[in-house]
Amino acid sequence: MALISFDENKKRDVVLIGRVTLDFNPNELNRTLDKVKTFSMYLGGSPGNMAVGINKLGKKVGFIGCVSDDQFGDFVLNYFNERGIDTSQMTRAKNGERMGLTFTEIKSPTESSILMYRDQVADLEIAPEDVDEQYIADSKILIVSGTALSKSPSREACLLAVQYAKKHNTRVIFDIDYRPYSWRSKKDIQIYYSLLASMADVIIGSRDEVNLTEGLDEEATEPADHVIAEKYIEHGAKIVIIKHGKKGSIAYTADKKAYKVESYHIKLLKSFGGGDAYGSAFVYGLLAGWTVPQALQHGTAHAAMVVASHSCSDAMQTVEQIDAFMQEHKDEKVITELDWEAAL
Ligand SMILES: Nc1ncnc2c1ncn2[C@@H]1O[C@H](COP(=O)(O)OP(=O)(O)OP(=O)(O)O)[C@@H](O)[C@H]1O
Ligand SMILES: O=C(O)C[C@@H](O)[C@H](O)C(=O)CO
Repeated sequence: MALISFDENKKRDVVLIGRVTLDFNPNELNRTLDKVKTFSMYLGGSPGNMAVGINKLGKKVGFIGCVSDDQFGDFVLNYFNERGIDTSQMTRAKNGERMGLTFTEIKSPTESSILMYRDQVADLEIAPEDVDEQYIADSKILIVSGTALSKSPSREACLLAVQYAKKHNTRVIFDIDYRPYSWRSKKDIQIYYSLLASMADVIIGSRDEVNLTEGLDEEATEPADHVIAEKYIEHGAKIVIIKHGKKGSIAYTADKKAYKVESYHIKLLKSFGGGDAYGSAFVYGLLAGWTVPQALQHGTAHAAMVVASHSCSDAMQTVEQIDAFMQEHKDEKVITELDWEAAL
């Protein structure tokens, strides 16, 4: 019996709500941003990347978002439309709001950072009026990306989308996704992240993002991963995934199983983008009715392929490409079932 079932009569697989922005990744690698001369432009934004990833894996995807009313907004809408990602729920900024820009810095394969320009950003202009109840009802999964909770009216749009999802048996996946830039305070983060976590069927986040959800500051003693997972499962979550960077991730399920997933060995190019690929392929596995370990392994393989690539969105893979990678790396045993209280 699958932990999470889907209404196969729904016409869309996934709808995401949140930001779609632009990435400018340096062409001159392994140096600080001030030493870079040229960039390659890609579609970006964690939810935007996930939409591309899930679509590339053959799923029907829609996006609720707001883009700038300029050529950058055109680029995003064209990119989605060319790939069959539904843009009927996308709006254009009305008061000159700009596309979010992310200048990534690849100082070394293991040291990356992202510089985000998010003043008057269009993606936070999504409003409750832009959220169509039937559109959510027609989707098997709603993916909410945490940064969309950082400001109104985007915050209220997300909360309304979740209300509609709960009303219409649409599963809610909360991708915690923390980007400091747009938040007023850590208290606000705790309030809205913990609220979303209490309503989600699946929660995916890095350990740092989970700590923010719990309101833990740097000095606080961190509760063990399983303690956090138990709390979210008590509130109704079926799967809780806590990511630990290149160490991999650990997943807990409502039927009291825990899985450790180690990273695949690859030639790392950049240390960001893995989470979006991981989430995309994991969601694909859930929709395919796979077991949680199978879906986790698929996500981990996809993540490895994307962190080995220059782009995030453009580097998303097909099912066949991920299968070929897993075949190539079949000697690497990445997944282990753990005792519930074991740590990564
Ligand atoms: N150096 C690496 N080698 C192989 N796989 C990696 C490496 N770093 C990360 N990954 C894979 O990517 C997954 C997600 O990475 P991470 O924990 O950094 O998530 P994240 O912070 O959400 O990523 P993102 O940069 O997309 O926000 C990891 O669980 C792992 O499977
Ligand atoms: O999430 C962001 O807004 C930044 C992304 O565009 C970038 O591709 C990245 O860091 C993916 O995790």
